[in-house]
Amino acid sequence: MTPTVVEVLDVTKSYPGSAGVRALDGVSVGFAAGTFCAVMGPSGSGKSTLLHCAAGLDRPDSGRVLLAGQEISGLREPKLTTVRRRRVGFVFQSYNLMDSLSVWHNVLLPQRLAGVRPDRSWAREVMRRVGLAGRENDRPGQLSGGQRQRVALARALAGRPEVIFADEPTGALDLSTGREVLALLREAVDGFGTAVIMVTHDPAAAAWADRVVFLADGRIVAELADPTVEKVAAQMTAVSAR
Ligand SMILES: Nc1ncnc2c1ncn2[C@@H]1O[C@H](COP(=O)(O)OP(=O)(O)OP(=O)(O)O)[C@@H](O)[C@H]1O
Repeated sequence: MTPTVVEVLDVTKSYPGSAGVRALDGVSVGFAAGTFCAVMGPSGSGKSTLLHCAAGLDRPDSGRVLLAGQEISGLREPKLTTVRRRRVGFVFQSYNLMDSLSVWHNVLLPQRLAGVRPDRSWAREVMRRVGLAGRENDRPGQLSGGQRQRVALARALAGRPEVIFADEPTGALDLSTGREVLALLREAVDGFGTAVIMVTHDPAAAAWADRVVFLADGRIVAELADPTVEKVAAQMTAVSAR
């Protein structure tokens, strides 16, 4: 059996002022190491909240989160930040790059912040794999959206994380550039053995995953193994009609 890299156990989360509405309402889900899982669901169903709780960016009100076997739900800052920086990579829709730093320094930044000596030869290899060799000295502002997302992916991979969390990574990209980024996420899984957990609205993006979990009203309501665009779209229609 494949080991689990992230285990979410009976997690509940509400936001202040939400009048008792739970963004997550007793969610339990495990994510297998070295696999690609997409998280889908209607707007407001809790996808980003799940991703943030699973990644240690946000704290559940109750329940537990285990990251690579370590319980992170009880950890306080700055310990939580250390675990995150050492074991997790992030890719966001808005890239979240530092414009004042070169591409190379952006890629190495999480390791520097984690107090780890950057593995430069691995970082160079990652830059090559994402198609950015030779762009090390550029500033993010000089790059296209697709190239910026490649930098974000290189930054995520440079620390050899067990898992990459991706929140709408293709949301700001055109179709073919988005496909290139999805292919790279797929390669991170198949080539490097990294797990990817990706929130998306797009059935075509979800179809790159090995598995799709569907949220509605803060609960997991369905899941699909070996998804196709058609199966994902049909399941999304069913979930949205609930
Ligand atoms: N910071 C916040 N403060 C208050 N309520 C929030 C906050 N973040 C999310 N919520 C609420 O929690 C619920 C779940 O939100 P979440 O962003 O996790 O859903 P989502 O499925 O990612 O939505 P979308 O697809 O629109 O991004 C929604 O009702 C949302 O309004």
